[in-house]
Amino acid sequence: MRYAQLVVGPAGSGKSTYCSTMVQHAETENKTIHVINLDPAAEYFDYSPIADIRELIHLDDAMEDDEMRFGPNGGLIFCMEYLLENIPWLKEQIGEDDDDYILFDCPGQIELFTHMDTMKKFVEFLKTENFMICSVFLVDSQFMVDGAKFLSGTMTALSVMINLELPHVNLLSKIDLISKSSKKQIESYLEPDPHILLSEINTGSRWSEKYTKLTEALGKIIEDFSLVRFYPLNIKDEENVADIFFTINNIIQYGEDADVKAKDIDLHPDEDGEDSFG
Ligand SMILES: Nc1nc2c(ncn2[C@@H]2O[C@H](COP(=O)(O)OP(=O)(O)OP(=O)(O)O)[C@@H](O)[C@H]2O)c(=O)[nH]1
Repeated sequence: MRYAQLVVGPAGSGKSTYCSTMVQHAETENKTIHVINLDPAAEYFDYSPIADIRELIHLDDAMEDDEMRFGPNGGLIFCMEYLLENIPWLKEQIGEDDDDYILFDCPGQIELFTHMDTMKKFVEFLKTENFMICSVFLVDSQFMVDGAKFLSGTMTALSVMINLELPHVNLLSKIDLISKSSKKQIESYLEPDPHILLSEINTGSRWSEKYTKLTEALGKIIEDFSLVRFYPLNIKDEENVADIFFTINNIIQYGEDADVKAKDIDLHPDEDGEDSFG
């Protein structure tokens, strides 16, 4: 068996930073995890990938081709389809070692994950290669400090989850960058009471009044079926990173021979009165 995280999320949400944080953290636990860059437009990351899609195709190749003349979005989709057509290349890069653990740092174009089947086909490939996979969806917490934006981020997370059909973890990234009051606001949305969120969305504009029932219905579906849950990610808090690593490893059954105890990430204030954001 092999293990993988498919690291997805909008552009700039912190996917590459998450990958290098996880690699460094795993080292502290004497575990080795690898990263593969799947973003053909990536400019910078500070991990050493074991494979890089840019060696197969770069976004510029698709955009500068006289026949294709793709724009950035079409070009990116073309690159991902090109990867699927050349999957033996990736197969060779991945090798066949049992027990390997790989993070796939994906491009930030979210439609690849919400409603196109390109990445789903990629997931099918990984399954045939004996990978246990968890999708990890990152969303920048700075864009979640508002009821309407939080609901929108939640719906995107849900679309990714439904489209990929994988065990799934949502992370609120860059928690270290938001103020205490913003943290409190986000924490209130994480409470199991949809009315806190809905009351905020439903005040103000005429538009929100008109669509109150729709918003309420969306909020209730998510809440009633416990469909989407977010974990705060603070890369500066080693304990928080360890908790997330542990939780995902449990999901993909990595290290199941070890003494794996059920443990979850604390989303509520502990005895010391510290909040979950560290
Ligand atoms: N302070 C802080 N900065 C972060 C964090 N995560 C990412 N960043 C910064 O945010 C920017 C974007 O981060 P990336 O990791 O490149 O994001 P990405 O999702 O891989 O971006 P794309 O490749 O464009 O899709 C970089 O300048 C990072 O240094 C975080 O948790 N805390």
